Amino acid sequence: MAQNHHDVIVLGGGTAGRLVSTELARAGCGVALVENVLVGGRPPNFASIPATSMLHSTRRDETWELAVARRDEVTGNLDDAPATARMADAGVTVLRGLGRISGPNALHVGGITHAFTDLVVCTGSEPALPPVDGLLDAPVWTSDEALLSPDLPRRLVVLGGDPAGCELAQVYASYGSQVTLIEAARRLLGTEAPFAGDLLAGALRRMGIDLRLGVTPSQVRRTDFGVRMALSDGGALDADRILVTAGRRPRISDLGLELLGVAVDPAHGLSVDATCRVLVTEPPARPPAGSHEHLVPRPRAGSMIDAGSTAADAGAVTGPARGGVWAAGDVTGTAPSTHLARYQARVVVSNMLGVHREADYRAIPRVVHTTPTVYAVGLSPASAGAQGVDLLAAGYDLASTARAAVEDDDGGRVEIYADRARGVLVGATAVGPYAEEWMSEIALAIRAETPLSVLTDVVHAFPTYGEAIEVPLRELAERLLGGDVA
Ligand SMILES: Cc1cc2nc3c(=O)[nH]c(=O)nc-3n(C[C@H](O)[C@H](O)[C@H](O)COP(=O)(O)OP(=O)(O)OC[C@H]3O[C@@H](n4cnc5c(N)ncnc54)[C@H](O)[C@@H]3O)c2cc1C
Ligand SMILES: NC(=O)c1ccc[n+]([C@@H]2O[C@H](COP(=O)([O-])OP(=O)(O)OC[C@H]3O[C@@H](n4cnc5c(N)ncnc54)[C@H](O)[C@@H]3O)[C@@H](O)[C@H]2O)c1
Repeated sequence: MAQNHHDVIVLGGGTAGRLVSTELARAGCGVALVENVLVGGRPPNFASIPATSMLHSTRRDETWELAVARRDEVTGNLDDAPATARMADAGVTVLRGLGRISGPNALHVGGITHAFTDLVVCTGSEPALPPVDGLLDAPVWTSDEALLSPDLPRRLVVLGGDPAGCELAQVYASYGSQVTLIEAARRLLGTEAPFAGDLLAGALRRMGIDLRLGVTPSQVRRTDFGVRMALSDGGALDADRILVTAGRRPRISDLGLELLGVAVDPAHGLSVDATCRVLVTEPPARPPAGSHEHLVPRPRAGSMIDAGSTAADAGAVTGPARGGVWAAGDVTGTAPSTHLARYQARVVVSNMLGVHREADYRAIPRVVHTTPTVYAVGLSPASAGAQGVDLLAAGYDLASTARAAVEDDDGGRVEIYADRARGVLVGATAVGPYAEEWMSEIALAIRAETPLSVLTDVVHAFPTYGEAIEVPLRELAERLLGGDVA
């Protein structure tokens, strides 16, 4: 047995990497996890958890100091010792350092070469800074710094009006920063249904955020008092700091993936098949001689590692897939989110343990945790158009629900989309309180292709926002099924 040989090396210890390593180690595989920053990765430290903590604090009217203290408490002050200890308890060997593939079955980390039979790439994504003259020399934050800062800038320019920009603009404006948000598209959340971006824009404007839509920065210059930004519409802005939330790209450069025959295109991420196995452009070299004694163990039939998988989405036990390259999470460039990273991680684990499972991306939620919350799932009107799907849409204003009257909240709307040709739901968008909770029913309906006749027969508790979907569902059913509606 080669020294430092592992059945599986997982490169990147964030959301996806942690789940893959733990589950495979629990199933009896020899697993090494390579992480160069913090075990746990982005969500608990620099993304969803601190962001939603700060947003939650704004809703409770907490002071900035209390919000920062609460944020730092929920992130554990960036101490990953507890997470690392849990990995060790599960039997995972944690290797600290920047990992780089050094041969067909070899990875170099911390001055030592480790051999593997399978490699799982879970390296996440990194901020993409737009090519603006002078931006790199300016006082710039990415979302990382914005979610670590103990200080409140007086004047903040947020560059990019999608989830990260909208959430962080709301956080900083709530605590008194003078925020200007610049977005190249003519709407916020430009890939979602237009009403979502419009309702959110209204809410952000009402709290004093200066929205500049359809505008890009043309030049940035440091000044004695901070930074001056020239805009494509001829205007100019002065600020203390620029927060760049203009997109992220899969982290696949400089990993040595070419040595495995894998095409590296940072704009698109790693191409994976439905089992989350990375596609290779040329046959990868064979595993080193002798490595077959380290095969990933075959699970007992029915001993599925994923409590959430079902007979419908998990196939027969086919024997372990071995000697492969796999990927999960942002690195695949598919709908980046924590829940998608976890889902792909489970798909990888199933297939590596010999239980065939294919990922289904039809009903992956997309949420912006602002007030109001924006929830979208499945196809948006724009993505349906791009795919040539003829959508039938029906909507309802939340103001017409009894719950809105009770909560004294008159904003918000839900729209539900059916595929006219197939007569099933394929997407939905909702803006309003707790939409990320009560819209899960629609995610299930899309994923399961639940017949509209069943959906219109579901009873919702009164008074809830969830009732809002009843009218549009009935409208879609009437238009698609005629009189045959519950
Ligand atoms: C501001 C912000 C807010 C967000 N909020 C939400 C939200 O509310 N809900 C949601 O679902 N998603 C949210 N996301 C997205 C979410 O954070 C990501 O989709 C998720 O973290 C992806 O998980 P991952 O495992 O692919 O990557 P990560 O969690 O980023 O983990 C990748 C890990 O790999 C490590 N790594 C990379 N290269 C190497 C290497 N060569 N060697 C060793 N280690 C390496 C990194 O250090 C990192 O720890 C947010 C993102 C941002 C930026
Ligand atoms: N709640 C969540 O789930 C959540 C929150 C934050 C981030 N994220 C994820 O993190 C990733 C990054 O989010 P993001 O919002 O930074 O990126 P994004 O790619 O979703 O959006 C970037 C935005 O910046 C704009 N932009 C780009 N260049 C510009 C320029 N030069 N001038 C003006 N506008 C410009 C784009 O038009 C776009 O609207 C995404 O995958 C997102 O889904 C998720």
